[in-house]
Amino acid sequence: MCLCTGNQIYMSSGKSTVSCALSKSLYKMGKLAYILDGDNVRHGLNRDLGFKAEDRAENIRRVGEVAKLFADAGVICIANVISPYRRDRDVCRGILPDGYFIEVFIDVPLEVCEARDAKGLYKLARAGKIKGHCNLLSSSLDLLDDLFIFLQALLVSMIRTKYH
Ligand SMILES: Nc1ncnc2c1ncn2[C@@H]1O[C@H](COP(=O)(O)OS(=O)(=O)O)[C@@H](OP(=O)(O)O)[C@H]1O
Ligand SMILES: Nc1ncnc2c1ncn2[C@@H]1O[C@H](COP(=O)(O)OP(=O)(O)O)[C@@H](O)[C@H]1O
Repeated sequence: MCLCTGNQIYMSSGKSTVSCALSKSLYKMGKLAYILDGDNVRHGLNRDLGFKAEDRAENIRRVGEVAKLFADAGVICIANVISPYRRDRDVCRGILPDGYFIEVFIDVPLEVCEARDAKGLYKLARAGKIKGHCNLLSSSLDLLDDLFIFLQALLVSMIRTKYH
């Protein structure tokens, strides 16, 4: 399982871009993979959850449990979720066998993500029209010191160019 996350800034950081590129690479290597996308999961399995900390925790716990089912079936699960809190990521790490949980941190500055604002969520957050926008809750974010993979913005751009 691979869990894509962001810096202090999460939306539009390039998680989907990286997830798709990884999935294509794995396919070429003959590996079965499935992207468990936060947005999609929140339309079905997790549609009862919002964006306050407890809901994000439950969202990530369920994603981890589903990823474990994929792993049991021999499928690599690319969990494309924000997952801003370390304790939630640690729950997933604990659910999976040792070495199965690979965390990916995408290091992109706020200005860059906000300029992209693919879904217009930054604009809404700045206008106070959505609550719990994690980018504006940076004081409660957990820094990552147990990372497996750290992706610099430049590398994400290269990946995007290659796989677009
Ligand atoms: N506060 C708030 N209000 C409205 N919408 C929001 C909010 N936070 C996140 N999003 C959108 O939800 C997408 C999925 O979020 P996640 O499930 O990955 O978040 S989390 O891991 O539970 O923190 C997430 O997807 P991406 O844009 O792909 O990152 C956002 O589009
Ligand atoms: N390195 C990059 N350079 C330029 N644009 C990018 C880069 N990474 C992502 N994008 C663009 O930014 C937008 C959001 O990217 P996406 O991968 O959907 O982010 P996330 O899944 O984290 O919300 C998309 O339009 C995508 O094409």
